[in-house]
Amino acid sequence: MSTENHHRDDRDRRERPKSAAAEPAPPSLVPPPNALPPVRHPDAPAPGELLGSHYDHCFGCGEGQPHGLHLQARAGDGVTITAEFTVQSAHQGAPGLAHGGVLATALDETLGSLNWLLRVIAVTGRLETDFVRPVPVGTVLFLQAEITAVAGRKIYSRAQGRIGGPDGPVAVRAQALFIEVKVEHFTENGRADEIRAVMSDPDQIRRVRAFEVNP
Ligand SMILES: CCCCCCCCCC(=O)SCCNC(=O)CCNC(=O)[C@H](O)C(C)(C)COP(=O)(O)OP(=O)(O)OC[C@H]1O[C@@H](n2cnc3c(N)ncnc32)[C@H](O)[C@@H]1OP(=O)(O)O
Repeated sequence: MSTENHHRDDRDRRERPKSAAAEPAPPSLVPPPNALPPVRHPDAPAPGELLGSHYDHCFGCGEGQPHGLHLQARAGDGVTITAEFTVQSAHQGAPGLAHGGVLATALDETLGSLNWLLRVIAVTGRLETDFVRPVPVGTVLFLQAEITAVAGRKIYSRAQGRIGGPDGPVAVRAQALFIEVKVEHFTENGRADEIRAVMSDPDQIRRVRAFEVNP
């Protein structure tokens, strides 16, 4: 093999992404045949009730995050949530337009809030987002989300965000798979300072809601 070919092979090895066939197929967002409809917990907040922030420092809903989304979620009928979030200038990607990652965060937060209606602690395993329309700074994003099915620890959900009003055109959509976890997921993996601060909060409700634990 010539030196030139040898160098090209090296470069190819470095630059070529791993073959798609070598990666495992992405887990499906379609519920398996044995999935069940979600069951609203009897103590879930009543339809129309604001959920409030689960953790003051949460980027999605915390009051203590100056550049956070300050998303406000409200329980709906069944296992559904509505939420609103106003795109601020700190949320820009392109000039005057919302950053796609921020919009995905708003979807993630809304979808995550759904688990509170089941009183299950769960984390996002997979989030697939469609960006359908640009969302200018200053826009209120009206989000709606629902759990579609539950299979063991797997919770399947979907959400959409509309602009111009709750019945306006869809700007973003998502499908997600949340995985139920134990509280140790947070206590054993979170940074010790924050865990200690939460655990020593004298307010029991704030303590349990930081991890969304069924009180
Ligand atoms: C009012 C309340 C507001 C709350 C709002 C909060 C919103 C924000 C939510 C988040 O953003 S949470 C933060 C982002 N997520 C994470 O940091 C999760 C990081 N990932 C993990 O910790 C683990 O990968 C995870 C706990 C998700 C799974 O690990 P496990 O070891 O527990 O799962 P396991 O491997 O046993 O898999 C269990 C099942 O889930 C499936 N699974 C696991 N990870 C998956 C994945 N990533 N995608 C799809 N499916 C997945 C897996 O195939 C399997 O399916 P089967 O039961 O059918 O075999």
